[in-house]
Parts: sequence; structure tokens; C-alpha cells
Amino acid sequence: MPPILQSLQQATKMMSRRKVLLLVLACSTLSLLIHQGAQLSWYPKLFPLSCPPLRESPPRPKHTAVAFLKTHKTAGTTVQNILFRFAERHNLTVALPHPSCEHQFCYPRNFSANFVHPATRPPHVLASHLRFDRAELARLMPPGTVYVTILREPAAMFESLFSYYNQYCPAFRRVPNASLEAFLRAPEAYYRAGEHFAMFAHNTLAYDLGGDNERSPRDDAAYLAGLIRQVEEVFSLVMIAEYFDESLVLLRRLLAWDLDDVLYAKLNARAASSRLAAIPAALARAARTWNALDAGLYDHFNATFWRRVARAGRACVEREARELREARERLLRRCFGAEPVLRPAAQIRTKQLQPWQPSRKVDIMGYDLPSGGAGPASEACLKLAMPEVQYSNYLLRKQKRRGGARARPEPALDNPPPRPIRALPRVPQG
Ligand SMILES: Nc1ncnc2c1ncn2[C@@H]1O[C@H](COP(=O)(O)OS(=O)(=O)O)[C@@H](OP(=O)(O)O)[C@H]1O
Repeated sequence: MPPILQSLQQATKMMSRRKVLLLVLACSTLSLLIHQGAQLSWYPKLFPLSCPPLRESPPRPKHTAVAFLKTHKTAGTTVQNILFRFAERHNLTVALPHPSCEHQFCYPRNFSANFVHPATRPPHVLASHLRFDRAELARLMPPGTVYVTILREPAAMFESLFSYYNQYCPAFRRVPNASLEAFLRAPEAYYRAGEHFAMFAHNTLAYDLGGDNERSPRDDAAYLAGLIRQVEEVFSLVMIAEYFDESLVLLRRLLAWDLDDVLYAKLNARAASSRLAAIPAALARAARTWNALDAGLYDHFNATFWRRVARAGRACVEREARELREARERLLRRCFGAEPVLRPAAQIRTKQLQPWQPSRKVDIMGYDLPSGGAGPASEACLKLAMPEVQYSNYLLRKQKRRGGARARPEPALDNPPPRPIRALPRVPQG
């Protein structure tokens, strides 16, 4: 036996059984603390990898001035729904588009504060689609507004855009058999910069962020770097759709909200039959090459996201994300029955919960309330699963009533935009 083991054996013999037991107990407690991140006040100082306690003392007040840039096909509707419900619970004003902008702030035009319905000004919260314009948002939002947004892996996002906007975007309509592969094999054959809704077919993230979606980082690396810098200057948090729960943990910490404030139901998801089960690697590469600006933005902010998670303490963020998932599952069961399922619009009886369907070829799923649902709990459940169009209309009506704007006719916009995509749910069959 090596000498070191011999001396260890001797030392052990010298200790009483009780001391050994105490040592084992102390080691296990220490290991448990490291893995579970127990919320003891001395814990963060002792283990710098952990995160600050859940309950801050003295508690920071919840931050209520929030502008969420709702980028396209990035889980933005789910985030918007969280913000709408938070605003309602805390009696906050939500900026909503003028009716001639439909439920978007006249996208794809650059945002203007004039697109905001007067009955929804001055707002605390803004969360509807728009093309980012820093100065115009600063004109509208109160000082101290926290700006947040969300990005999604560009190949997955492009597959979603291609399917969702297939009937609206001319670049996609030209492609034979609505084949994503055919488009990505020769995008230039179908794409015309500057035509209607072209931004849904090329670097949509960059466009939504107010950038020039026709720039190529291959020819102009400085442009991407500049766009990243501008985003970093304004946005306090860039969430990542693939890590949605972790993103919400960072969001609720940034805003000093409770975990309950960020519970959600997944909204605007396509049915499995309307999506590619997996994007082949070659197709994903082609999607990233075509959307190189978006790929550069995503790669950068995905990296900064994980640096942020590390700063908050990865174990802590994961633990909170787990708590969030558990609380969310309990809430979904309470609202939508023992086995809550996403259903196609045709199977949703509650009209307010039928999601808008972009075409006959794409099914967007939603939840339904169990029959006979009534009372205040079901009101909260209704809002939890309410699609964007219905929730925006509901909030506008409510805020107009609150502002006493009922009797007045809608003010006209000076320069009304072309009508955006029709925002009506497809009539359910049967
Ligand atoms: N929580 C959560 N986590 C991950 N992904 C989610 C989540 N909620 C929604 N989604 C997916 O986001 C897609 C819809 O995005 P948006 O709501 O931003 O679309 S829209 O631009 O408002 O039409 C849509 O993607 P596809 O199904 O691939 O189309 C949703 O499935």
C-alpha cells in the first residue's frame, strides 16, 4: 500500500466513528448546497458561481416601463402575452397600434410614435410588431424604459417564415411546390429586394432591428459589427428562443418580477404536420448563408446570452428555469385540464382562443378552455392562451373605455399604410 494511504488509514482509525459520521455529513451538505444553490444569505459570497438570492432585501420594486421588440417567428407572441397579462394585473397602459396599422405598428414601415393609438398613450409597456426606430420609441416611451428583444436560430426561423408567409411574400410564392429547398438552392432566382414583404425572405431579424437587410457581412463585416453595437447600446436583454425558459429567468431578474409573472402558454406554434420535423444540415447551412446578417446577429447574442447566464450563476438559472417549468405545467393543468393539449383552430370552441391561420396549408395551434369554465380563474386562463389579434383588440377596447374615448371617432392617420396581412382567424370547420 502506498505510504500516503497507510497514513490515511492510521488517521482514520484514530478518529472515533462519530467524527467520521460528522465529516461525511458535512461533506454531503456542502455538496448539496453547491448543486441545489440553497438560498442562504452567505451562499453567494462563498460560492461565486452561484446566483444572488431569489428574494432581494430590500426588494427592488417591479420595473414597469418595458419595450419589447417583437421580432418575427421568434416566440415573440408568447413573450407579448406575458407582458400584456403583466400590464393588466398591474393596471399599466399598453401602447397599441392605430386600427389602420392592424395589430402591428404599420410594419414594415419604420416605427413612428404617430402609429400609436392616442387612447394608449403615454404607455408603460409596448410589445407589438414594429420595425425598430430608436428615436421614435424614445419619443413615446417613458424615461428609464427597459428595452428587450428575442432572437431565434436563423435556419429554424427561416423555415417558420417560409411556411407562415408562403402565400404573402412574393419571393416565396414564386417557388415551385412551395419548396424551401428549391428557394435556398437559388434564392436570387425568386427574391426581389424592395418588393412587398421582401423582408420576410431575407434577414428578417436585421430588418426588424432597424438594420439594412440587404447588406452582406461577407462584403461588409463592419456593417454587422455596427448593427450589433447599436443593439447592445439600446437593449438590456436579448433573449434566445431556443432557451426560452432561461431567457425568462434573466428577464424576470432584470425587471425584478416574480417567477409567477413570467408563466406562459406556448402561443402561435405550427402543428407538427405544418413544419419540417428536422432541418437537414445542408438546408440549415444554406439558410444561414442566405441570411448571413441574421446568422451573425444570432451567433453574437447567443454567446453574450450564455456569458450573462454564467454571470447570474448557471446552476441558479437552471434551477429557476426548472421551477418555472414546474409552475407552468401546474398552471396549464389548472386552466386546460389534466392533459393540456395544443389543438388546431378547428377544434377550439372558444372563439377568443382561435389563432389566426395564415393559409389552408399551415395549422397554427392553440388551447381551449374545458367546457363550462367560468369565473375569475377562467378569465386568467382565457388571457393566458389568448392569441395576439384578440388580445390586442380586447386591450384597445378596454383602454379606450378607461380613457373615455368611446364617443370620439377614430382619429385618422396622416399617411395611412397599405393594408397589412388580414388578421382574421380561419373559420373552424365542423
Ligand atoms: N415558448 C416557446 N419556446 C420556443 N418556441 C416558441 C415558444 N412559443 C412559441 N414558439 C415558436 O415561435 C414561433 C412563433 O413565433 P412568433 O410568435 O414570434 O410569430 S409571429 O411573428 O408573431 O407570427 C413558432 O415557431 P414555429 O412553430 O416553428 O412556426 C412557435 O412554435
